[in-house]
Amino acid sequence: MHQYKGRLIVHTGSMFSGKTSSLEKDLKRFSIAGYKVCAFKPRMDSRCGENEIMSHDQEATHAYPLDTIDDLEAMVQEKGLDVVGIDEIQFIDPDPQRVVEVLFKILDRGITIIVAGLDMDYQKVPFEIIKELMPRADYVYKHHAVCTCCGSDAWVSHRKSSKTSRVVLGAIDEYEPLCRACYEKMKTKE
Ligand SMILES: Nc1ncnc2c1ncn2[C@@H]1O[C@H](COP(=O)(O)OP(=O)(O)O)[C@@H](O)[C@H]1O
Ligand SMILES: Cc1cn([C@H]2C[C@H](O)[C@@H](COP(=O)(O)O)O2)c(=O)[nH]c1=O
Ligand SMILES: [Zn+2]
Repeated sequence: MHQYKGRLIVHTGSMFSGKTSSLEKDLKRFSIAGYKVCAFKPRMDSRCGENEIMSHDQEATHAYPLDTIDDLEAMVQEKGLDVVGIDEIQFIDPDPQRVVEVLFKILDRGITIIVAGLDMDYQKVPFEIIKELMPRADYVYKHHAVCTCCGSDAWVSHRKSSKTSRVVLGAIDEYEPLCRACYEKMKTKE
C-alpha cells in the first residue's frame, strides 16, 4: 500500500480542456486506494462555493481555500496528508519561485501533489508557474478542449469581452476555447 510517494503531476491546457475533472478523478482514485487526500484552491477563485472546486460539468469536490502558498505547508502537516490536489495553480500566489519552493518541500516529505492550471492566458502568454512546474514534474498531461469554431483541438482560451486585465474570472460567458488558426482569425477581426 501507499507505493505512490512524492510525485508531482501537472494537468494543464486551455479552459474547458478537462483539467479540473482530471484533478478530481485523480483525487478520487487516490482516495479509493487508501491515501489521505485533500484539495485546495486559491481563495480568490470565487466562481463556485468557497469550500469547493467545480468542473464545467458541475462535478464538485471539497477544497480548502488558500490565501498564499505558505498556508499550504502548515495545512498539509496538520492534516497528515498523503496526496494534495491544487486547482487553478496559476492564481495561487504571485511569486512562482515561492510556489516551487513550497511544493518541493512538501514533495520531499513523500507527499504527492497534483496541480491543475492554465498553460496560457487569453493573450497566449504562458502562466509563469506552469513554465516552472512542467519540466520539474514527474507526469505532465496537456489537455485539449474542442475549438468552438471548427471542432478541432483547442489551443488557447479566447476572451469574448474587451476586458484587458490578466485575471477576469468566468466561464463560457467570458471565454471560448479556440484552435490556433481560429484564434488568429478572430484576432484579426477584432
Ligand atoms: N468546447 C469545449 N470542449 C470541451 N469540453 C467542453 C467545451 N465546452 C464545455 N465543455 C465541458 O467542459 C468539461 C471540462 O471541464 P473542466 O474539467 O472543468 O475543464 P477545465 O478545468 O480545463 O476548464 C467537459 O467535460 C465538457 O463537458
Ligand atoms: C484564460 C484566462 C482565464 N482566466 C480565468 C477564467 C476562469 O475563472 C479561470 C480558468 O478556469 P478553468 O478551470 O481553466 O476553466 O481563469 C483569467 O483570469 N485570465 C485568463 O487569461
Ligand atoms: Zn478552430
